[in-house]
Amino acid sequence: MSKSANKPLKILIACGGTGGHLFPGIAVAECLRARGHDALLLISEKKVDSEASAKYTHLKFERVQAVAKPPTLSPRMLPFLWKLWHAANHSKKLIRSFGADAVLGMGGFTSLPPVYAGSKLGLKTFIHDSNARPGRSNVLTSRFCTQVFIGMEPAKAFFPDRETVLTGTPVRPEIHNLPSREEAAERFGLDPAKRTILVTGGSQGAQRLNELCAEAAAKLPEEIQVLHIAGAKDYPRVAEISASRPNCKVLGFCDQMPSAYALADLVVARSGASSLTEISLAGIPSILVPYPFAADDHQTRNAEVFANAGAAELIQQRDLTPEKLVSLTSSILNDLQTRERMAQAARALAVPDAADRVCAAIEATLAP
Ligand SMILES: CC(=O)N[C@H]1[C@@H](OP(=O)(O)OP(=O)(O)OC[C@H]2O[C@@H](n3ccc(=O)[nH]c3=O)[C@H](O)[C@@H]2O)O[C@H](CO)[C@@H](O)[C@@H]1O
Repeated sequence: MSKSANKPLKILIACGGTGGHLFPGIAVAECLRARGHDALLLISEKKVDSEASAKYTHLKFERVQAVAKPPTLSPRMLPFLWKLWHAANHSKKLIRSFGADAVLGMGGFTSLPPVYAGSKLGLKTFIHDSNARPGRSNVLTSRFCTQVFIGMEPAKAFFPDRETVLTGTPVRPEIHNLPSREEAAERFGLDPAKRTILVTGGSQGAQRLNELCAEAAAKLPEEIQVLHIAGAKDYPRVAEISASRPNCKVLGFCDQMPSAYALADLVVARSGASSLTEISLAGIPSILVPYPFAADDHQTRNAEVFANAGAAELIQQRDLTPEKLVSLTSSILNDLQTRERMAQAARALAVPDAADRVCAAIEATLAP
């Protein structure tokens, strides 16, 4: 990462609520530091945020209330608006006490109050959206923004009257430096010589995908092993289903994602944008099963980008059975040419310098 020639900046980054917002925020904060700037990360009080941020002790975090929008006609709308107003006031105080030069929101309704507060205080404001179909909160927040950063090209169409910059989605530095396959296998107590399927449902796990994968794992041949990240909530249930299978390692929340990618020959995953970005950087073939209830079906739109490029097989959850999963995983794992073709297509979608692009765009906008 290059050191910036600009004066040191202080950037407030709102990135709470889910790993898909938090980790890109952390990646930008690391990159800002490397370029000589300072960052304060606003995360939510949710367990997933505390767990995921725990090891980044060198970064500055501040907790704010998570804000999630209820349906428009819901009686919970009034408390939601009250929370927004309260959060905007809290954000103004944090912006002033940190002395922020600009505010960056990484998505979700938790980003709206800080970005709004920043714009009210006359600061430059930015949002980043990593999905092919942006979140409604980001489309709303973009009204208070100087510039919109997007992770995937199709998102541009949703911000017709905003200045957009295609930056890709920032990824934590450790994902750029995967350990060796042997080291990774040792970390999980698995065999480096065996072909490995990594199952991940995103930062909060995926119940139905967990069930389908655990049942499929029991039908796979012995020479294939499974590293199954079940999510903290579903861990006990999945661990019990898979207990009798020696080739299956089940984890709750995994804080060793670089090792998980280093060992994987194939990933079976939901299609959250950060997971996809990491899979593309690591260059791994994937089977993508979009979360069927994701807002505006954005996970299908994300998965389509990968499937259309030949990097992934896209299969909807309603069409998936454990038997289909066994046949699909086996056909990819047993065909080296297909695996290499998919891996190469995945790599071609990666934007390795996404965090630098975000930082450079912020510096350029704030330059005197
Ligand atoms: C259900 C849902 O609506 N999820 C959305 C949520 O992402 P969500 O947090 O579900 O998932 P993503 O796939 O985007 O990101 C997961 C992140 O968590 C990390 N990780 C995951 C599991 C684990 O055990 N350890 C760990 O570190 C991954 O490495 C990755 O960095 O926000 C994303 C960004 O707007 C969207 O694209 C997703 O669709």
